[in-house]
Amino acid sequence: MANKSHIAVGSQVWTEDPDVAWIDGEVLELNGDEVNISCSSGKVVTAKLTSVYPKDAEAPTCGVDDMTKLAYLHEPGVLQNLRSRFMMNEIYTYTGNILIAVNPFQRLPHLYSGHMMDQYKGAEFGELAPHPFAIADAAYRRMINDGISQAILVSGESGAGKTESTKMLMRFLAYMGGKDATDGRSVEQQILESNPVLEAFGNAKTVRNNNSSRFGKFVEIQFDQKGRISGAAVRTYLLERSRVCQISDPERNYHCFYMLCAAPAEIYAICSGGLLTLAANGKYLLILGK
Ligand SMILES: Nc1ncnc2c1ncn2[C@@H]1O[C@H](COP(=O)(O)OP(=O)(O)OP(=O)(O)O)[C@@H](O)[C@H]1O
Repeated sequence: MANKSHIAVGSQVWTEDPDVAWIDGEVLELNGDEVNISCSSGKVVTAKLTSVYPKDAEAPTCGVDDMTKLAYLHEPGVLQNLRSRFMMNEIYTYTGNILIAVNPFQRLPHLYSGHMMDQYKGAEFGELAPHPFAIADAAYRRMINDGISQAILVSGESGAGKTESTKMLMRFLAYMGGKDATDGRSVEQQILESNPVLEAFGNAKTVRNNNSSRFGKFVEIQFDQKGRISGAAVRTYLLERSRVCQISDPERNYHCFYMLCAAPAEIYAICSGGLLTLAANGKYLLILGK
């Protein structure tokens, strides 16, 4: 927490700003509960002492890769650090063993290549730049070394990047626990291939996200004694059922309906000859047949 006693005339501080959330400046005057601040935008504002936070004037301009290294762990300090890193194309930052991801809204294939997976495999946590592969690797190694199941929780608001991050985690775990080439499709391949199917039936375009997951997902990946993937289970819950019959413009229904309409005539004929049913328990059941 910020210590308000650090605030004196001449101190570098953060204060709330209606346009940019937080703005930095220098304290000109302290009047009891109020502070006059000369902001970096050129404005002079008066703010309540309780809403002013000290700024670390010596913080590196490119930010720090772990927020626990920040001198002040308050909202403007955290946001400024994430912003500085984002400007340097660093979308991931640690807070201890938590990974914070800032959605880049652009493809960054170099971040998720096979070469990156090789690098993170077995690397000490914190040795390399913050990355979902590091989180997956740490969980995998703890499971192997301690023999205890591990869980990775991915959370954030709609459009934050949970689905994309989860796919990266699953890709890395499939890479770590994958078997050598075998006949047919391996379990890890099947896990990864289940994503497009689940997304077709449970994702839709919303005002916040063109591919918003309208259901929760619990993915369980089982490993054998040798650390190889032996099985997997995907449980879905809380599907937003009302979207099937009620959508407000410009949102859309579930992707599967549009895929069906866009499908070549012969596939459409097969599907509509069969049944596309919303089962009573809220799960979709796609039955193909005549
Ligand atoms: N790491 C990333 N790299 C590139 N693009 C990303 C990344 N993370 C998210 N995005 C972009 O942001 C969009 C929204 O991300 P995503 O679907 O993962 O959000 P979400 O948190 O799962 O949202 P919801 O809760 O609505 O399902 C993606 O479709 C993708 O275009």
